[in-house]
Amino acid sequence: MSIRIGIVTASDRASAGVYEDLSGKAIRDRLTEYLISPWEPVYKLIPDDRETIEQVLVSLIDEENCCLVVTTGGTGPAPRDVTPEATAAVCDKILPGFGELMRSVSLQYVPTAILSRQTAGIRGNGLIVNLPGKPKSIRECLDAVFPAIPYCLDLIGAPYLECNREQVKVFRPKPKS
Ligand SMILES: Nc1ncnc2c1ncn2[C@@H]1O[C@H](COP(=O)(O)OP(=O)(O)OP(=O)(O)O)[C@@H](O)[C@H]1O
Ligand SMILES: Nc1nc2c(c(=O)[nH]1)N[C@H]1C(S)=C(S)[C@@H](COP(=O)(O)O)O[C@H]1N2
Repeated sequence: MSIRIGIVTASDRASAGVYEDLSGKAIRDRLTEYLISPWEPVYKLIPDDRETIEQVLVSLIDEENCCLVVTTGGTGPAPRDVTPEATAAVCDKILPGFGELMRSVSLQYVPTAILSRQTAGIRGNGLIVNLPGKPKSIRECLDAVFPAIPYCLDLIGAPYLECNREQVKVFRPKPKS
């Protein structure tokens, strides 16, 4: 099975062309550093609109066969920040540990880390992970949670991810059988 990973930037201004989407690019670059397995990004740049975000998340997992979808933006308290709600609405299970760990690690960098409501969850055979919108937050957050992602994908019947040990220390409690 080919490995497809969704990258979703939810930003009113980046999607309108006011600024370049550096955060989506940062996700792609960091995943490229982590992964040895061949993979293909499926990229979407959309406004902070809940219905649009939900449709894109569903389509990436159910139709585009993405085993992992990483979102950026729309996790804060502002009225247009609705990515966590859209994520929760399309997931069968929520994994609160992702948000808890990312907020805790992010406090080393910014006191406003607690403003992010970022979460993660499972839809079918896919995992959705929310990251904040700021480009610099991508590496700060992804490095914290990525070590648990390959095993999470193993547990939900998604493809096996081979990763570069120089870049990320992936933890799998049970070896591949
Ligand atoms: N995808 C992105 N690419 C580049 N810079 C970004 C991106 N998202 C956010 N930023 C930067 O981080 C700042 C704060 O991000 P935040 O997510 O709060 O934006 P926002 O004010 O909600 O607006 P928008 O939804 O239009 O991005 C932005 O002003 C911008 O400078
Ligand atoms: N690691 C990290 N987490 C972070 C930040 C950051 O710069 N680095 N920014 C915070 C800020 S200022 C906000 S408002 C929230 C929500 O950001 P979002 O609405 O762009 O998703 O994420 C927070 N989490």
